[in-house]
Amino acid sequence: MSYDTQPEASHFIDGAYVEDEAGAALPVIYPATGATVANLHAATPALVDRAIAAAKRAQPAWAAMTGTERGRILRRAADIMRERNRELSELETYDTGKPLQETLVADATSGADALEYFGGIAATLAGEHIQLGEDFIYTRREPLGVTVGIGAWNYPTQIACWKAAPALACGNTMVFKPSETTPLCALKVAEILKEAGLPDGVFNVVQGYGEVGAGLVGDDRVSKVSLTGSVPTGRKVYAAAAADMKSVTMELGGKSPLVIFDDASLEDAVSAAINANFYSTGQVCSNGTRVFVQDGIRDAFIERLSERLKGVKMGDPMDQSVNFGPMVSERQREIVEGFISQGVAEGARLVTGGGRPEREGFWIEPTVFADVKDDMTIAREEIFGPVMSVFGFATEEEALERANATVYGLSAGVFTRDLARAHRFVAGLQAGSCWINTYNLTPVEAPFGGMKMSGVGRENGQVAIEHWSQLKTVYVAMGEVEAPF
Ligand SMILES: NC(=O)C1=CN([C@@H]2O[C@H](COP(=O)(O)OP(=O)(O)OC[C@H]3O[C@@H](n4cnc5c(N)ncnc54)[C@H](O)[C@@H]3O)[C@@H](O)[C@H]2O)C=CC1
Repeated sequence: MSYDTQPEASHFIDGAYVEDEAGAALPVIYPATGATVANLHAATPALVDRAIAAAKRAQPAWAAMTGTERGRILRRAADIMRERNRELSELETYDTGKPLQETLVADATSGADALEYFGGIAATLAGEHIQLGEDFIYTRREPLGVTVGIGAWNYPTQIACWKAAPALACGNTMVFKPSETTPLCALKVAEILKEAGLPDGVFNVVQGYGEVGAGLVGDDRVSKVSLTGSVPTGRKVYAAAAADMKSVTMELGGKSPLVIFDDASLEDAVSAAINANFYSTGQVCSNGTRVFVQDGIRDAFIERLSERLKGVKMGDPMDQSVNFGPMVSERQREIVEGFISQGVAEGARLVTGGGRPEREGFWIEPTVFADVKDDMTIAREEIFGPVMSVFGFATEEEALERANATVYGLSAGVFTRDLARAHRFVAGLQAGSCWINTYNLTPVEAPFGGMKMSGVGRENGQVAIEHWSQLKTVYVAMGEVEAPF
């Protein structure tokens, strides 16, 4: 271990680390070994109150700064984050178990991108002017106030930044609750923002389990909640937010299709299927876990995929040649193993994997099922692990109908050299993010979010500003006021 993974304290409130040992124990387990690398505490109701009060106090002055001033702080934070990428990536690896090979390029770097991007946009926030004869109307883009971010465990740094950057750019303050499974990295984001000049109270981190999240969502000082999590949690959070008419962004789960036509580049399609199922050990919401391969190339696809899977290297995630890590927790491994057993029991053909490698920690082999039928459990439910299901199909119409036959609508991909077909197919897909001849690329410039049960609202891209601000319309009369009597 190159440095201490135990943070100074569990929470970061009003610009400082805060501890309250009365909160429930929250141990941090390194998934690659099962060792405890830090011991934290969940926030008590008193601490939750303190964090929201700090955010409330800080918000007017933060909103009163110009966008250029706010943006400068966010962009400075992006620079610090990039300078410390290695340290932050190692911490992310301890938090999640993801191999350093991945965390070096996909976590703090993506967080820094969001801080830089929204830091730049902050200075451009503006309303519009509408002339109506002599009278006119102007709109003001105003912040929502105190906002809450709640994170999942797969991309702790990225999720914290994807929420905080646009929220803060718009003049909101935030209380962020990381997943209880991965509490470490958001504290570093808070530290870096402070170092970059963020006023105290603008970004706060409180730790805790679901009830701490529920406490934040239910607080009447909070005006917006952005959740990254599962659909069942999304239902609860959305309902609780609705009670007080709070705005929400819901980034939830998926069961996304990746459709590969006969004319696709086989090698590229196999690469994309690997990225869409085994990156981050399959713990990615937008993963293309239903891989539909047209009948003419299905055998060749499975053969080449099986060969390529020999390139999987498990081991110490800090070894940069390791390209496949453990599951985030023992519990998540058990959930995934349960799905694999069901796949076998329901008659899917296990092509490769399915077992537990002989090593300490929460490892599971990359797993491929073929001959999967649409009504099998593994074809319908989000697994959130390294399990790919391969389906056959004959025609474009059939593929589109089956691709859309899910309650989810987060993402989808299509591989074909026929670009007219690609665009036609994408137009018919019910998914928030679609890729043509690639998969799972999510640059900060691209709006990201789900259709159907996969979510509400969008993160990233310029459109995110609309989800972190509200419009005020001002009508200005230049003449006399007419009245009927
Ligand atoms: N669409 C997207 O952008 C992404 C979605 N996900 C989804 O996240 C899920 C995996 O993450 P998990 O952490 O297991 O999800 P989860 O739904 O169990 O937890 C998410 C967060 O919500 C909190 N929470 C739980 N109950 C709550 C309540 N009643 N009120 C407020 N907060 C509550 C948890 O403590 C955690 O911080 C998967 O379904 C995955 O698809 C993950 C990454 C990205």
